Amino acid sequence: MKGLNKILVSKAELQHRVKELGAEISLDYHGQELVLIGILKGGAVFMADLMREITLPIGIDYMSVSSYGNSSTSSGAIVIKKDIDTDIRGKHILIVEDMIDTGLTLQHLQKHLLTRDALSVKICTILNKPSRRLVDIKIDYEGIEIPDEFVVGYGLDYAEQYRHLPDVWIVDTLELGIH
Ligand SMILES: O=P(O)(O)OC[C@H]1O[C@H](OP(=O)(O)OP(=O)(O)O)[C@H](O)[C@@H]1O
Ligand code: HPA
Repeated sequence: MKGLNKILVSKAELQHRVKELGAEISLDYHGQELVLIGILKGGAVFMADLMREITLPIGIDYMSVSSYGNSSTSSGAIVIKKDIDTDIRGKHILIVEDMIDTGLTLQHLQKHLLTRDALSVKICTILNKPSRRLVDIKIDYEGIEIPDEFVVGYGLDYAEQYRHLPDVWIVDTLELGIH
């Protein structure tokens, strides 16, 4: 496909890491009430794979939040485009994301969910780009650390394309004319 010349993380590597994360989460939350919240749209692919590797009874739900605009947006400001239906009071929440980049989305979302009286709100991401971080957030379950490259596939898009690709590809930003 145009602009996609190199696989950064293969389907096999993703599957292997998702299995490991599922096992770790199943151990950590044994005997507790856990709800996974997948963040649309990108997180949907990882969410579907991860939930099937968790061997506990769990609840699932989805949220969609707007991008934060720019980094000077006042703290706590996220716009919820689609909210969860689940009452999360007294429950352990695990946010499931495809990518943590600046960290702003997750920082805002985590704070927001804590105001709804969840017992705990932890973060799980399949891809982490720490070199781009603007805020200090704790990632409780990290899949694979990647370098500062724009990537697509496994839920991640460029202009709403390529989310369906089973591998994670590096985008040749020059070839696609991205600045
Ligand atoms: O750490 P950050 O810099 O905040 O970036 C990470 C966010 O950006 C991506 O979502 P996006 O806003 O592109 O929405 P999408 O999943 O619908 O593509 C990704 O899925 C995270 O939610
Ligand atoms: O590398 C990326 N690809 C797609 N969407 C993203 N959102 C943050 N980083 C990325």
